Amino acid sequence: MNHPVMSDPVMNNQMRGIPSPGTPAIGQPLTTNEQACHELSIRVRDLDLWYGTTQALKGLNIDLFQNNITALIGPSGCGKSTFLRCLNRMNDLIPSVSLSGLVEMDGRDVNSSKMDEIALRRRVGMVFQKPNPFPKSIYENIAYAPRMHDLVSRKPDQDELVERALRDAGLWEEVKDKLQAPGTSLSGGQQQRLCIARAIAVQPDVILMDEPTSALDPISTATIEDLMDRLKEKFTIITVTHNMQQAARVADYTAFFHLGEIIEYNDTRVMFSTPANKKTEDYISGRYG
Ligand SMILES: Nc1ncnc2c1ncn2[C@@H]1O[C@H](COP(=O)(O)OP(=O)(O)OP(=O)(O)O)[C@@H](O)[C@H]1O
Repeated sequence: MNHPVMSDPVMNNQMRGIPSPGTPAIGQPLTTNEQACHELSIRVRDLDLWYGTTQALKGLNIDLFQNNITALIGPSGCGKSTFLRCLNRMNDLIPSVSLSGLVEMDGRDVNSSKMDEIALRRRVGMVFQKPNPFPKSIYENIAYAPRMHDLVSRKPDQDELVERALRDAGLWEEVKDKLQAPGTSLSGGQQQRLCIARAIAVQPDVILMDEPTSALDPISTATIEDLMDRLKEKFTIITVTHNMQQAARVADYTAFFHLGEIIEYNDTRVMFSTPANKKTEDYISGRYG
């Protein structure tokens, strides 16, 4: 069951090309502005996860940085979605799951019994592959969760929050005259932006995206990619994608998963131009997966 991990995970990471916080990721000195963008958000150490007796994640060590987009890539079944769900404890909902190791957000162990799961999921929002608006109005899709979390109560505050979230998600101009229409009446791309607006309305720190554009046409995909690029100014984004061009376009960092392990993690430009591992090279060049 045990996966061998080196005694010093950071050293282990460096050997795999995994950048450490505050250190230049690609062998070039970072500017002051770049360093400001490389604050640690999530720290994962020696993470193992099992579904029953089947191990799905093996000795994962990774640092995820604030206000960056990190793409998780790798062949089907390699553990990307499982890993994503470790970051907001969505795996708790699956009875067969057991795990060991550390997932730390802003220095706090997310699996600690002291961690309030509801509060954690407010701080770590999630957007799924298939847009899944609530069967409610566009307005209520946004306002519902902030009300539940007591972030707003007065109607004018709700109105302001709804407008801000829809503006941030690039949807306001398209829906401002029909806020009471059902969320499900929007196009697929608009529904996905509504789901993003819903996620950001509770002011999370991190947004997890599980193949957010795989159900969308190329124009809606480009709109979401542009949106991700703007959203990273406010949020840390971790996204799963099977689309190598998308990872290359949007992600600051990319982690390549294979059979439950992180094989390589690096600055996206470096990984796509000079992958350190043959498996990474084969995968990103489309030779398998
Ligand atoms: N609820 C579950 N119960 C049992 N095994 C599961 C469950 N969910 C995932 N697995 C298994 O865990 C492994 C990792 O699955 P996961 O969905 O995380 O991979 P993935 O890389 O996201 O795949 P894909 O790219 O196809 O979405 C696979 O072998 C999968 O069959």
